[in-house]
Amino acid sequence: MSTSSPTSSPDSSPVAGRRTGGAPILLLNAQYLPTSKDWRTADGRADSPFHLGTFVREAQRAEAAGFDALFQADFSGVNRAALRSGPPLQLFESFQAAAVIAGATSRIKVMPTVSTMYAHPSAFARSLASLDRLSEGRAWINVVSSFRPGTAIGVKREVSRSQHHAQAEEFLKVAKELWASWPPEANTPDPVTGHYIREGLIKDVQHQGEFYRQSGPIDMAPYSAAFPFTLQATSSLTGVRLAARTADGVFAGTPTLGAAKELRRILRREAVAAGRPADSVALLPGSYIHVVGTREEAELLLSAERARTQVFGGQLAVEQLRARYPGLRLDGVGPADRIPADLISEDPDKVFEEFGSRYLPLWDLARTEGRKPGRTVGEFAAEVISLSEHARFIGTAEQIGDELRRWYDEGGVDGFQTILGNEFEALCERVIPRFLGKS
Ligand SMILES: Cc1cc2nc3c(=O)[nH]c(=O)nc-3n(C[C@H](O)[C@H](O)[C@H](O)COP(=O)(O)O)c2cc1C
Repeated sequence: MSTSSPTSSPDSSPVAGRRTGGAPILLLNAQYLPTSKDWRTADGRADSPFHLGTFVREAQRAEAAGFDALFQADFSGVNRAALRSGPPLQLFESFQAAAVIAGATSRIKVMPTVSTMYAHPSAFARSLASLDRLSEGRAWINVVSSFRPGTAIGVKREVSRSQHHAQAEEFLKVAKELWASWPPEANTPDPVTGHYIREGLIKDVQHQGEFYRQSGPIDMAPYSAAFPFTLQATSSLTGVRLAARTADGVFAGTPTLGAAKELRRILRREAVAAGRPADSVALLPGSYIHVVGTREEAELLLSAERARTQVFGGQLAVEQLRARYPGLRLDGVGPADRIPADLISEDPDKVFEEFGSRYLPLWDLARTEGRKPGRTVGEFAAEVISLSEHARFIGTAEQIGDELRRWYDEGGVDGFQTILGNEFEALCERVIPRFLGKS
């Protein structure tokens, strides 16, 4: 392999690269998880999730289907409750798995996850630079600030939740400066002078910040001039503002199209406020895909779900609604009552600012379902409780492909992060080609 790498250009941002002739961004990121195939079946068990070959094969499948990236979430500490019901979600350290997958594919981007709470920017920058070089410029990165406390992984001094965005911003600043400290031009061997590396082009990074101190350059040459496509997982206004300043994409949970449209509008507004083009940051909501064989099967599943929801729509649902969403105005209201007019603000900006994106689907349902004549609080509660964190698409491959397309065409999303769900094969071989208009 040569030491050289592509040089920087104004259009080298990964999002710009995805746009053709001014067309909108379209990004499709896939996640393959052990739970993507039902391990209770012999077929599912045969695909042992502990086997890297399973992931490699699915990455090749995703690449052939036209996915842009294969991403791998990562969590700090162990979720014991999840371990009691199925295979662990984490089987490989995500950078190592990404490197092996990169070696078995040729086009798809590989996207591991880094926690800005528990990683260090210089160690992170060298891992990412190494992955970028191993994959010849196919490293992308998913940035999280972690759900679980760091004590689970041995961190003594915890950064408070209120500071985690500030820490993430400084973390990315240092990592990006390190990335730029070793430009591709430095990797031009010159037999005349006898210098393999133009050491003088490698600049020291001097950083004294609130969370990190750095002196000196990155210790490994990145392959690409531009810092890799950066996805940030967030649900809050502070997080969206951070992404608008520092990221290329946002991974969020928006289970309804109305909620996705509002979050995308806010993200675009924040990008402009940060001095960037509105479409410089893509909204990629999580989506669970459940493919069934026929339209009748899909209708049966959906009506069984509706029936379950209606049975459930009593006091229990209202109590759960109160517990999960304490910001709703539900004082003195019972399941048979009409939905209060002041249940939630009618202004989605206010809702997002105060409560984050978790409440946007409630705002959406309150203004659509909640306005239907005779609707009760119990019915509304059951409907909200049955939503997942991420959008769920149930149907035949064609129905799902068309519905994903509708979300995209109506301006709710710039693409998807497909997560969990069964039938990865059907997703890759039938849903995505339909979505992309290839079948
Ligand atoms: C859609 C989504 C996906 C996330 N994925 C992860 C993950 O894989 N690992 C992790 O440790 N934290 C994950 N997080 C947690 C976030 O990184 C962050 O710590 C949390 O959302 C709180 O920040 P916020 O106020 O900006 O939402 C995720 C959050 C969201 C909203």
